Amino acid sequence: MPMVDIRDVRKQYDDGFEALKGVSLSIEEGEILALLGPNGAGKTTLISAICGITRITDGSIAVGGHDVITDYRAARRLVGLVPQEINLEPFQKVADAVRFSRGLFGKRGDEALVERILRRLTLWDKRDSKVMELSGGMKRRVLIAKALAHEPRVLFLDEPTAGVDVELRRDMWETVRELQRDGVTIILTTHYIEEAEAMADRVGVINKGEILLVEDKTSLMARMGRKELTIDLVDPIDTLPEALSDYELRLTGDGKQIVYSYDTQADRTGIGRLMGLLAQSGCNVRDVHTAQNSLEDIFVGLVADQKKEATA
Ligand SMILES: Nc1ncnc2c1ncn2[C@@H]1O[C@H](COP(=O)(O)OP(=O)(O)OP(=O)(O)O)[C@@H](O)[C@H]1O
Repeated sequence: MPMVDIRDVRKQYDDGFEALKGVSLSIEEGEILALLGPNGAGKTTLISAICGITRITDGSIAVGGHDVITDYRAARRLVGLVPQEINLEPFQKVADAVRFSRGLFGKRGDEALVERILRRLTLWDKRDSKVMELSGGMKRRVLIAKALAHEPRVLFLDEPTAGVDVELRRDMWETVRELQRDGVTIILTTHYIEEAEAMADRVGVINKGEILLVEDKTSLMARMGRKELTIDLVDPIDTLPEALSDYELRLTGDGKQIVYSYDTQADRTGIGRLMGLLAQSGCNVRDVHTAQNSLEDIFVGLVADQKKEATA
């Protein structure tokens, strides 16, 4: 049974705007899924729907087998939500904030658990500090601590590192991975492709209320990943040698660079033969280098294709 099961979910806001247009997605226990999408894609709407905060117009969502509408309380207990915006009580002490969140779920106080959570998030030393005395990065960690207070099985992180500096972002990634090791299923939304690349087991791309793709990150990168081999020549050439006509090549850098884009999954890349043919054609090679296209290239390409289709 998937931990989160989303089927044909539609959400139309009161003003008639359709923010989710038939989204289906299954999330397995213990995985980290990153939902990528541009502004307004529907990420927050989808998370709110799973947490039962936004009521869906059509379709169904179950968490741990509990329907989020008909079995709301059971579903909600399994879910921890770390919101995009920092919504903390400035005068509250860190440990009290965590205790309070636990209480909201009707769970009995558990000081050992509060200590474990605060230590896990490196907030233990700050347990008696007021929230307002903390840095932005610490406040974000308090949000995570609060979301974990009732021991959820699924944690939603809505843009967990928006506006957080690079170093803190990396700390946050490590924290999230540790939570995964504890067995928590994690769904995060992000604008930062790098974040998805660094953390996710699977990547979902959402745009204009539709899921464009959900795939294992490694296989996605292997399937869609292409590599480019750039060959720097000693002397510039005007046109590509005839002998290379069966290769898809580009001549750039004022005739001093040949670029060969190839599929990393192909049985043969043809690089050895290409280099041989170049030498036979009298082109002296100064240097070669390769570059792998990134998840970012893949993502930008997908969203652009959808735009093209919409206007076609
Ligand atoms: N209460 C609402 N009433 C009407 N439209 C809304 C409402 N909330 C969100 N929307 C619209 O639904 C769309 C999806 O919004 P959502 O916040 O889910 O996007 P998002 O992917 O989380 O974006 P971002 O990355 O900017 O946070 C947007 O076009 C937004 O304007």
